[in-house]
Amino acid sequence: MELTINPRDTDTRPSIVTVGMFDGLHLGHRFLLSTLDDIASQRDLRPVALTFDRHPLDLIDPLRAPAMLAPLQERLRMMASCGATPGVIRFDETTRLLSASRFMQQLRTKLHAAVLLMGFNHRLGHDRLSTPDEYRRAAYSAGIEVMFAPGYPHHFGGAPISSTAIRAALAEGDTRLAAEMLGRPYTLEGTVIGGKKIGRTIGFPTANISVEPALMLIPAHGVYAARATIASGASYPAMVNIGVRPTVDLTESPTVSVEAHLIGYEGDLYGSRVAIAFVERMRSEMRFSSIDGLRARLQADASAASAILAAETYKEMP
Ligand SMILES: Cc1cc2nc3c(=O)[nH]c(=O)nc-3n(C[C@H](O)[C@H](O)[C@H](O)COP(=O)(O)O)c2cc1C
Ligand SMILES: Nc1ncnc2c1ncn2[C@@H]1O[C@H](COP(=O)(O)OP(=O)(O)OP(=O)(O)O)[C@@H](O)[C@H]1O
Repeated sequence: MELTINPRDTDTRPSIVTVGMFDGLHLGHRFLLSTLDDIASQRDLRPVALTFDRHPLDLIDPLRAPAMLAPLQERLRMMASCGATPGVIRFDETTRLLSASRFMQQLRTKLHAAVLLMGFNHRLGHDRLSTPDEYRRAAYSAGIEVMFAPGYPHHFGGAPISSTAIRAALAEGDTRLAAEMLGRPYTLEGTVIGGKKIGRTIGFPTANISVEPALMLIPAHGVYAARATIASGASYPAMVNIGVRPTVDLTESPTVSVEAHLIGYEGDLYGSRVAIAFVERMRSEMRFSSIDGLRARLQADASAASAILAAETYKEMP
């Protein structure tokens, strides 16, 4: 199993390790990492959190692999900000075929692991163990201890927070619910690319964003109030359209675009990076019978977005 950890991290203590995809690093994941940090302090262990370089389904059944909530580098940054030493396991055939016990042995050899901390619903290993006792036995044979963390106590819609639930909320355009579970607004980043340049002629220039990495989840089509942060670090209220722009794009299979009008910004953004933090879905995308109709609607959207964003206490998370 190939495992990479920051070589500049020189902590040589035995470690307590937790493993998972940690996509989006939602509040449930943060709760698990705070448990990891607490036990590490109590027992003088090095807290290590391991993620995978790709979603396991991307190898096992690519058509069922989900779109992602955060790029790998961002996941690692957030894991570190929660106090853990982050690391990456390459999810390949070798990793996929490891039994729980062999996996734990690898953690012991590679990270000097004394404890494996398992999340409340975590499964690990090709042998698909399910009960705590089965994991305890596997850990015993690997020469480490296994501990079980509680779930995050706050549920949404009766179910625990999960990356799956957040993906479902975003697929419905419910960016408010997604933000509650993430503890911050869902954010997409990308480079501004050229568009048809119609926007500026109707008073609403838009930054067309090429989302990177491409495997990121694009929320439901529609018009959103959002906050846009540009490369200088300045942040603007914005309205964002996700969709196929039926009024102006009459091609047979139009591509989906993500385009933002930054309210109050004047300047050129071509080629630069923009991050869009989604706050609220305001309406569906519509076909207007004229460009004048579209312009009038965009004016109303700008007022609605400004009002929503003025009432918003914008949350940032490390
Ligand atoms: C907030 C916002 C809402 C939009 N709503 C719609 C819409 O409902 N229907 C539509 O066809 N296009 C919509 N658009 C896309 C516009 O048609 C597009 O921004 C405009 O034609 C400029 O395109 P350009 O960037 O290629 O110049 C919207 C754009 C923005 C920024
Ligand atoms: N709500 C939660 N409370 C506490 N721990 C959680 C919660 N959700 C996930 N975890 C733990 O975080 C670790 C990483 O889990 P994983 O990345 O599979 O999260 P997930 O949100 O359940 O993802 P998915 O929805 O894709 O199954 C696991 O140990 C898991 O048990």
